[in-house]
Amino acid sequence: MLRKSLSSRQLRGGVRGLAAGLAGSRGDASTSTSSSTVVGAENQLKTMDDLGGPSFMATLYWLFIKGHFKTAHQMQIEHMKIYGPLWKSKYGPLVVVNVASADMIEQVLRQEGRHPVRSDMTHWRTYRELRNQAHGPLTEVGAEWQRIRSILNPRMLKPKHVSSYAPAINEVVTDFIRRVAWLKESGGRGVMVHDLAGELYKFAFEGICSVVFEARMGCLEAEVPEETQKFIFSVGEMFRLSPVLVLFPRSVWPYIPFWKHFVAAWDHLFKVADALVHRKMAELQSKAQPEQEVEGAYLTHLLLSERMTVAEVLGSITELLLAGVDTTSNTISWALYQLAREPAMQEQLHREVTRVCPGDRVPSGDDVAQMPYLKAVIRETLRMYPVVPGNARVTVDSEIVVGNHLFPKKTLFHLCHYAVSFDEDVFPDPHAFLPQRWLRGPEETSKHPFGSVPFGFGIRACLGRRVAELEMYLLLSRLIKHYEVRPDPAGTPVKPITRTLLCPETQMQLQFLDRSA
Ligand code: HEM
Repeated sequence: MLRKSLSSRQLRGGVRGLAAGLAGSRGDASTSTSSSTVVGAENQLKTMDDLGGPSFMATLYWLFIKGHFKTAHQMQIEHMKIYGPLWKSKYGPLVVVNVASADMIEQVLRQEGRHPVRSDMTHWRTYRELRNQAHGPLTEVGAEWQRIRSILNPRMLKPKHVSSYAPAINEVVTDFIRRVAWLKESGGRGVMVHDLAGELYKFAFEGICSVVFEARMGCLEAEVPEETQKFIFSVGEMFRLSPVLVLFPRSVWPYIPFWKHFVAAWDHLFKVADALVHRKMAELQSKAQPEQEVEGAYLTHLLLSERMTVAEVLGSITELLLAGVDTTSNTISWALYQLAREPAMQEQLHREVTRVCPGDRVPSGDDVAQMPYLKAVIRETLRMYPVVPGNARVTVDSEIVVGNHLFPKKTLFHLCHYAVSFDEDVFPDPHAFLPQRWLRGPEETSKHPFGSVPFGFGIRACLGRRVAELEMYLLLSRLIKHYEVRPDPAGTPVKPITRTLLCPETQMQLQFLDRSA
């Protein structure tokens, strides 16, 4: 189909994509294009109808007969082999355009408008409408989303604020190290920690609560409070049911049991967050002084600044807890799992940590900034195990050009980050865990900036990135300083599965050997 009028931004994106698509290689952001090339390129633009891809029945076959429901990340790679880097899939009423090339992911992300939308999140939003709850940064859209982010961003993303959370996180790390010792002694014959991912989940929950609420939740004590256990269960249920619900049209949700379980899970998540917000409000009221400075934990700041209503604070805090636990804990689990299999890397990391923090010194935010190998280990973990293996984007504002296709407004894209992370043209030897890929130096190879974007890109990128990194750096550096980590000699390899996020399929158990012993 021939398009007559495209904006210059679309044409730039489109021509770059065309050049990259036709040459089968990386585009160059600085490529300038003459108008005759533009007209030539414009003539070649295809539409969504021209895209190949599986039908709804074929998708169901792939998901439920071939078993890719749990390995949707792997399905990205399989489909890419069949259809190339751009194809469309049908999920019930949804048509999704899959994008599995670093160039084309860049094109989609660079053409996003002022208010990017990940997906319409109908199932999450419907719950909020049902219960009259406010939206948070994950579910809000448009100018309202921008307003919320402008309030939430500074204390989550500005380095000086984020570093100030290090002491609180370090307290949680100290408790986790103590818990590892207790777990080994109480049920691990002196060495083994069973269900490491579950334990790290408790760490991450405790960690994010200590940052956001300046409160401890007791997750790392011998008896985890019942409410917290139920919260953990509800998060799991909500993520398990989300991809099932989207297979059904919204009109049938009230009649299916999945929806009732989904609502019950959200009810519990909001209940826990509500209790935390009200506890903090009571605390603030008891010591409130007029004209006092806005200081304290994240929630204190949000409540005292009065830029959001209490309902809005609740909506945002719930979504922060939700987004900030599995993501961080799964990443640390995979990092430890890989390091346990790579003693030389573990030793290199141990040397770095003891050099920067000799003796009993506990690392600060500034110290971890001096540990490039630590950062490289986490970075490589996020490449091999992108906890968000596929990320959605809807084009709201305008039509966009990707590759040699023109897509209408409201096209739902699925950015296949997992497939691109294993593209050997982007990352040579992609199945090898190689932290050195991310170290600066003479051997550094150039990498496509959109080959691995684990925290997303642009103004809608992860809100908790800096806090998550700080948590992961502090925990990993201190664990490796304290323990030598080894695989379970009787264990089998643990594979990733997709439960909205990339998670370990089976329980992970590792040996933790005390270095001082
Ligand atoms: C290893 C840890 C984490 C990873 C890999 C991760 C990754 C991501 C990704 C890929 C997105 C989507 C970005 C996009 O669409 O461009 C996202 C969004 C988000 N993340 Fe994270 N995240 C992590 C930890 C956290 C933490 C600790 C928090 C909370 C403190 C958090 C809060 C959020 C929120 C609220 C959003 C939605 C932002 C919006 O739509 O405006 N994340 N994250």
